[in-house]
Amino acid sequence: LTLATTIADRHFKTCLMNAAGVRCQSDRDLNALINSNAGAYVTKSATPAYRAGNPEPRMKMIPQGSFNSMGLPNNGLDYYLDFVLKDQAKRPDATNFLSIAGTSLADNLAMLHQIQDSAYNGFVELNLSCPNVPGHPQQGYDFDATKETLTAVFDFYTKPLGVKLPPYFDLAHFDQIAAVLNQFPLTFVTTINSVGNGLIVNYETETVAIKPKGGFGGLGGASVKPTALANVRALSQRLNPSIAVIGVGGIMSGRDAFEHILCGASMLQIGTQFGYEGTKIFDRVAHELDDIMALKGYASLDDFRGKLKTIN
Ligand SMILES: O=C(O)c1[nH]c(=O)[nH]c(=O)c1Cl
Repeated sequence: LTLATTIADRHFKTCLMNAAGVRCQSDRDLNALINSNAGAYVTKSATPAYRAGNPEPRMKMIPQGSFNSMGLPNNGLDYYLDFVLKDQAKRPDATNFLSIAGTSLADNLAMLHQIQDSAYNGFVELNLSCPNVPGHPQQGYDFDATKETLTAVFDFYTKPLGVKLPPYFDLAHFDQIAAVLNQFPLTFVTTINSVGNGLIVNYETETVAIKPKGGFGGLGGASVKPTALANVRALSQRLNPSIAVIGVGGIMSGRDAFEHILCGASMLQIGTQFGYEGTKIFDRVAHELDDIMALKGYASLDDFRGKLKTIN
């Protein structure tokens, strides 16, 4: 059975990869991903320059999953662009993802000009949904700003690009964001980012769990799977077929992977659980998904992608 998948004209040997931000900040992290059975990797969202991020403690693993207000700590675009260019030279047939998250339109455009003018020919994941930069709302919730950004980007950027979206919780918002995205030659959308600005309380000490933003942070893991599946399904139903949907949110097993594909996902990103398990998760989840497909009589992902049935 094959877990292979294709986005645009790029072929991936398996549909499992990491989610941006998890174990992908250093070249040591990224080389571990290269040496794993992940079908691709995505780098930690980059800003133009090195960024220390929010004060610690800024991340907690909780029973329901993960909770973070990292604040975009990263080594700067040059570091990640250098890494992917070196990797591309070594493995020209592999397609990977470079994530960027400028804190202004100017920063995003400057980074994209630098990437456009470089020899990089992989995918860019433009992060419109970081919930943890104090004073900066998640751009994906501002439909006009999103349209303005994509208009400026596609004025010059010609390489394959997708956007990382925040979770939406209203059918009208699915309609509105899809109406904006369908105006642009996007290669993919990645949905969902963490569920923003939750609050974890320490009952014993009567204190918040993390330091930044008075304790508010993004939720990931098992508790967000229903929201993730809804966003994968709703966007798959609304976006032009030329825009692939990459599903992320609550994937811990082959079953979760199967459900994301059934809702329309072409590629799957694993964040929280990858943080727990490390790269062996790509073997475990692939094995479990393969077993499920064998049980159900599916030979490839195309046999069941997007085929979730409603009750008539
Ligand atoms: O605080 C972060 O670095 C962060 N944390 C998230 O949960 N999603 C993001 O997109 C980012 Cl950029």
